[in-house]
Amino acid sequence: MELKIDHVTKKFKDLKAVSDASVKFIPGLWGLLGPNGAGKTTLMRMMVGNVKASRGNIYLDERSISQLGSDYLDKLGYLPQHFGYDKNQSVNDFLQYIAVLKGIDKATMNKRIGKLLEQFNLKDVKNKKVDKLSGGMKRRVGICQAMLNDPDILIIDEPTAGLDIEERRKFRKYLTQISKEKIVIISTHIVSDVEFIANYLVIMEKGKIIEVGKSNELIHSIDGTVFETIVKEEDMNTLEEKYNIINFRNEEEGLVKIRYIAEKPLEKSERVKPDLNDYYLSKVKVVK
Ligand SMILES: Nc1ncnc2c1ncn2[C@@H]1O[C@H](COP(=O)(O)OP(=O)(O)OP(=O)(O)O)[C@@H](O)[C@H]1O
Repeated sequence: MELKIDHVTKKFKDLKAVSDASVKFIPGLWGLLGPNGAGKTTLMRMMVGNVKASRGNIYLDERSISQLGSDYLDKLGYLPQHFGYDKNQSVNDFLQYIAVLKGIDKATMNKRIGKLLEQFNLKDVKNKKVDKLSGGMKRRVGICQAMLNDPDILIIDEPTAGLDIEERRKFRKYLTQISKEKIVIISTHIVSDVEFIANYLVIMEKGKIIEVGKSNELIHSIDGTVFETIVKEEDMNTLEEKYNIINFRNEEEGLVKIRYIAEKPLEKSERVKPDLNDYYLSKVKVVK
């Protein structure tokens, strides 16, 4: 299975929200990373057919998704940043309602809902109103609705917005479980959401895709350029002009430990193993 984004552009009046984007998505977990406004949501909305590209095309196994129409939608699950539900709907009623919209027959629907409630640990709250659930539970209900048709392609926008650290951990666990043999694409601007779980990364900035590849290979590509050292606090401004400083920690009086990216290190620096945060900040322009 291959979902190909082929030179896709989306213009809103004079603004190019997505500009000439090309990626070939294959099964695995993909992290779509980029700062706010980079064009992630717009790209995803084109991939789920909610927004029409101004230029370019999207293909599933060489067939255009607009030609495939409902055959494509049958294979697709989508969790937008905010999903709509009726305030009075219980978890079970909501999932049944979505299943009907997706054209799933009753017997299959009941089986799937039962399985998903079990998998996402929502059995005990199935009769509770969605509106009354915690943020984390709501996101899990959101993922269940996207999974009802057992999709081959799952697209999730900002899955962990507003969730606490334990809910984020659970979410990563669920995503890893379901990403086998599926194309799962998660958009986020929070590096730690995808740091460990993503097999592949797409990095966007100002509407453009600036990097695509296997996460470990991309991170590896900056080996030998990340360093840590201790500097004087008073030198920080000058250093920031010259170096891409990724992290800071106060040490004893007047000193700061920094983690930075450079071709040639400062004196007395220790070379460290790069992580996704280093990689991301080495590619996306840092606002100082
Ligand atoms: N319907 C629209 N009409 C006009 N401009 C839009 C529309 N949708 C998005 N944009 C603009 O396109 C750009 C990209 O927005 P988009 O929401 O795709 O980015 P994003 O990377 O998903 O950001 P965020 O993480 O903040 O959601 C932004 O400048 C946004 O204001």
